[in-house]
Amino acid sequence: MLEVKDLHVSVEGNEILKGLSLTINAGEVHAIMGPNGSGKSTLSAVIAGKEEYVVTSGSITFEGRDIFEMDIEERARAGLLLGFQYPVEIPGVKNVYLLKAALNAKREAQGLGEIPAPEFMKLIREKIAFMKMDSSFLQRAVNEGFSGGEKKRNEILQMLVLEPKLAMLDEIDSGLDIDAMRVVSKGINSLRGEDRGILLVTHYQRLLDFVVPDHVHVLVDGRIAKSGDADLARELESRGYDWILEESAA
Ligand SMILES: Nc1ncnc2c1ncn2[C@@H]1O[C@H](COP(=O)(O)OP(=O)(O)OP(=O)(O)O)[C@@H](O)[C@H]1O
Repeated sequence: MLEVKDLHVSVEGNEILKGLSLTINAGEVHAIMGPNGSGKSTLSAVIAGKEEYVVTSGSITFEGRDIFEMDIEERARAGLLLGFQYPVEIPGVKNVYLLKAALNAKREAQGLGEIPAPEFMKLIREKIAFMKMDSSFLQRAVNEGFSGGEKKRNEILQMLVLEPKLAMLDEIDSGLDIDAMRVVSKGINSLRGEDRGILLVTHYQRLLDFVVPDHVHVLVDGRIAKSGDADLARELESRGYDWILEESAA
């Protein structure tokens, strides 16, 4: 589904990703962990198409298509969706309208017509209940005045409505209370499926107790220094990153 090969990326003249390769197949959940500043968010931002990053070499293909030939909207329409690390506020735009507009844009790309209003409301009510959110969220401006945990639930709500092929979630677990962590994890698990890939950027093992990844990668200084399964995340929790830094320096 997604193939990243020997990717080099710079921001403002500094090289941040230094030869990163990663393959995500449909049906897999990948977790990216690693020390602060190692390039985790840069990777998901480059895949999603954020513009401040300069790709100096390497390639990324999504379902066989070169994504560097697709702008940010085309990537979203193709099914690549990045939740925001700090979900943005859009004053004056109601959540419900944004969700509907985004869903209709996706349907249009699939050659489908606009979703009929009653069908949309039924869908949204079902997803809101699943995420244990209050329906008043729909009438509020996007993320305006939402608590940190509410923004994260909203991010998952968007994913549940839009059903991307590749869902990328950056630090979805930061700032969640225990109950919200369970609800958000339940939402992510419900996205799992044989047609969908999920990329989770996280600092903590805790999320991965609820959403057990198929693959865990440790990003160090712009490269994947080690990959493993869910046990690797548990090992990192107890041992930290020093041993990996030492291994990759050797
Ligand atoms: N827009 C930008 N302008 C300047 N430097 C940037 C920009 N984006 C990222 N960087 C730099 O790139 C490096 C990698 O950042 P990135 O956010 O990808 O790391 P991270 O692994 O996600 O870190 P964290 O764990 O702290 O979230 C950092 O040194 C950061 O300062």
